[in-house]
Amino acid sequence: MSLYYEAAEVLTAPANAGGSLKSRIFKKELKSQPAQIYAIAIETCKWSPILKEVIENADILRLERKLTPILSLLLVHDLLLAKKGIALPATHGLRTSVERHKGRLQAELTRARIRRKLGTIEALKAHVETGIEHGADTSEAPYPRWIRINTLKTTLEDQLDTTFSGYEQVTAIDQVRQRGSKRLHIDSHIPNLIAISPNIDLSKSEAYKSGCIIFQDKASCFPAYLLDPVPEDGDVVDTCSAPGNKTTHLAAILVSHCPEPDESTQVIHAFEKNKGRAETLQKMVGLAGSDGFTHIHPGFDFLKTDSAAPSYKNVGALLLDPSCSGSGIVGRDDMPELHLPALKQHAATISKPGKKGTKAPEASKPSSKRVREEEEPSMDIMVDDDGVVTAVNTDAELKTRLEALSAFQLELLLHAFKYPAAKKITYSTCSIHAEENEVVVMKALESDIAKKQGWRLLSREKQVTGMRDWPVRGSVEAANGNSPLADACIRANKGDGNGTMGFFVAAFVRNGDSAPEPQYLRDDQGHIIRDMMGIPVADVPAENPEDDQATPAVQNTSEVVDEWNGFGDEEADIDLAEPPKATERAEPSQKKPKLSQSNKHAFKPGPRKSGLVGVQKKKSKRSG
Ligand SMILES: C[S@@+](CC[C@H](N)C(=O)[O-])C[C@H]1O[C@@H](n2cnc3c(N)ncnc32)[C@H](O)[C@@H]1O
Repeated sequence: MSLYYEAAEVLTAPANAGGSLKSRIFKKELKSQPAQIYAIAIETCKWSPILKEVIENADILRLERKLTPILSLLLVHDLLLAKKGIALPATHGLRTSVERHKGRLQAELTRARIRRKLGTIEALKAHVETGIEHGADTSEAPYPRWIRINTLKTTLEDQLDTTFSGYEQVTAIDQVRQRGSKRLHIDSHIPNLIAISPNIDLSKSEAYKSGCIIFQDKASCFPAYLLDPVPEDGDVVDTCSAPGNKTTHLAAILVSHCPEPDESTQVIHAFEKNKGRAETLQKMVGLAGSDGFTHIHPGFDFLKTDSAAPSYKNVGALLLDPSCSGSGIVGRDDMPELHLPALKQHAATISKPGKKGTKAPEASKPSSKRVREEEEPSMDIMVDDDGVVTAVNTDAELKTRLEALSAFQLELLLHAFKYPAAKKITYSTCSIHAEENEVVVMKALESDIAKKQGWRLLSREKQVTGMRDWPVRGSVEAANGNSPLADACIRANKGDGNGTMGFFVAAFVRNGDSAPEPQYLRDDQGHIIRDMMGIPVADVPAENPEDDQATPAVQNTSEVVDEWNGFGDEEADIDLAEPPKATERAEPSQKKPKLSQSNKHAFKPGPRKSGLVGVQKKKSKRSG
């Protein structure tokens, strides 16, 4: 594999693979010199806003169909800016595909310089070095670095006393979002999560290397926290696990809920279809200290799992975080910003996903053709969270891509519904598109299997404290005006001041058995039938009142109800048919969910014993 292919692979690796550009290159097995790859990757990123303009205006992506956007950037960079030109034999196909446009490309580079009112190429180089071409890099409030304290190995208290001892603790997230500061903020929604100032690199710290701290965006912590696996849930499935941030978070929460971790038989089944990514998962799980009770299924497609198999008969909770468009991912400071070119006719509106759109360079005098093109709907290049790059040049293409993703996500969710002992499932994406979020949730609720097995959405008031208090909710518009449904959905928006990536999560619940759960009478369209007062009519056979399962099916321990607090409760049943009237909504839960032990510890760290000792015991017993 050539230098350029390897550099392209590193630059388009999934953002959630984590780590800086350097660490990604140096921990990878590469044929080319890592330093050489780093140099070309970093320089190309630096120049990418200008090279994008040059490549788009020279229109070489249309002329050279085999050239991908990322390869074109790397090659054009070397052709125009590297002392020795393109590092490939003169007859190499990649080299010739770019070199034959040299004159045009050079002319476009000159135009780009003149548009910036810069007299020489040296002045242009100095301009690029300032970084002002990268909008996000110069922002006054860059993204904080979110760090999850891995309670399988340490406690928040210990980390505050050691790794973060020199940090100034601040109460508002905005206060850490300042370059050059050394501040720390303890998150108020997710237990054991902190944010520190950007630019602080902890990747060489002992705490990171030993798995005591894990770099994980706040929003990415929502699913495991919302799922909140308790001992009564039995085994847990992480359906799409690599690289494993949510798997290890699940493990930490699961252990924190165990009164006697060393006696627990609960396991986590972690599925990962991609064998290469499963290796990363394996490493993460080992480093986090949860390998003793995490059963990894490498290269295993969750869709092919037999939910009725005896090994899954105790699975009570599933976390589903499938591949998605990745449109919520934020370009992190530790990975340089990259502006990918696209086909010329769409150039004016293309921006990198996860970034604010870069302003298109002003064209000299737009022709009427150009004006028409600029009026076309916004275009994008999608780099999904598996690193798959898809050029989306029209609204129709975007729609098709989202439909395909949405269908795949729904299929996985409906498969998760099949697990016979499952009582709760979280569904999440790092996408901003309703098609992958609220739309999937609504389709899942409308499915036959959901109706048959009584799956419904966990309403906001039943959610674990931090998620109930989190203010950013689903889109009412995307939920067809159904406010309670939208309110049950949780979103995080990049760039809204909360310092998170774009994210979506919703939780499904049902009673603890797979028998069809009578709920409300429905009409032919599946809409809930209401009485004259607007109250849903319970689907209860009058002659067999003892069979009435519409009454909340209280679990055998109050703990479960307190923690999850929503089984069989009609208030947790989100009506898809129409937004409930105000009187229906004005019946909040009588019982507020209690903070779990671990949650209490999170905000007020408890004795060291609760985090460390129990887990070590548990691990040694299970791996024994
Ligand atoms: C969004 S990523 C998961 C991120 C992970 N939950 C985390 O927090 O670290 C989606 C992962 O699902 C895997 N995947 C996609 N389809 C799958 C399937 N049918 N079965 C199992 N894994 C799948 C992909 O290879 C990818 O690694």
